Amino acid sequence: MDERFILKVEDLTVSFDGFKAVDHLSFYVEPNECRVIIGPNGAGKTTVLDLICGRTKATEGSVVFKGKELLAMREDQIVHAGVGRKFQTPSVYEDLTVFENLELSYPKGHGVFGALAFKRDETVRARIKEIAQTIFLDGQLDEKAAFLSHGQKQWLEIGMLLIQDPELLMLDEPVAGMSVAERKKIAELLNRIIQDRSVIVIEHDMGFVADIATRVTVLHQGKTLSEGTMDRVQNDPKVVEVYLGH
Ligand SMILES: Nc1ncnc2c1ncn2[C@@H]1O[C@H](COP(=O)(O)OP(=O)(O)OP(=O)(O)O)[C@@H](O)[C@H]1O
Repeated sequence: MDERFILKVEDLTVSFDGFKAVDHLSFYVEPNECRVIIGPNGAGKTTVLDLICGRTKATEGSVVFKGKELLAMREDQIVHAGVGRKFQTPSVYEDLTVFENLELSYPKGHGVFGALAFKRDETVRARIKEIAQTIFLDGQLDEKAAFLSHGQKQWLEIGMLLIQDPELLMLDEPVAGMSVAERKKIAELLNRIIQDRSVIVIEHDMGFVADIATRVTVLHQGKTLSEGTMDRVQNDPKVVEVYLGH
């Protein structure tokens, strides 16, 4: 296994009735990297995440995560392998508290009884508190999710993924509909969580991209138009022409 990359996407292609939404796309993500995918509407960004997490089946190519071919795996096996995915709309349980939402997402153990179960409860509680702190909700553990702001619900959903400790976390437009203050906190959160994992984010807000990106991949018609640091892609004439210039 090539240790330099946690994720290797090669020649990834999906064709919907002959239309290639993703067209022989290759990119490589390093450990502790925050890769941001930008590009015009319809460029194929969401489809790339759908392919990596197994929701959409690829027509061709390969997606290797920590040496394992994901394209041969089912969605649940991909989650189990350590890939977490957050969709655009938050899907927290409104009637449950922040604590209960996090508890439900804690990975299930097998065959734990008596004293062992008690020990597990303690471990789970400690982990929930730790995650709640990371997502700025340690003061709201007993609050029903229904009473959280839209931004706080998004943080909670990220927490529900983090508690499973994925080595790759994928987020689709995580700051859509958030206040400026909430955006800043998400940037802080992402910069903190890449200490232990890699993240792929789809984003339109260029100010936010600048705050979080290790590298940026610009997609256009299912292919890479440009790739590199934020500075490099921002000054790439091809990117200005098809995307940033609008
Ligand atoms: N299941 C599908 N069947 C047919 N066409 C699809 C399917 N999924 C996506 N597409 C098409 O593939 C193209 C890429 O869509 P995708 O949602 O990945 O783009 P995007 O870059 O995420 O755009 P946006 O910024 O608008 O979310 C679009 O033309 C879309 O209509």
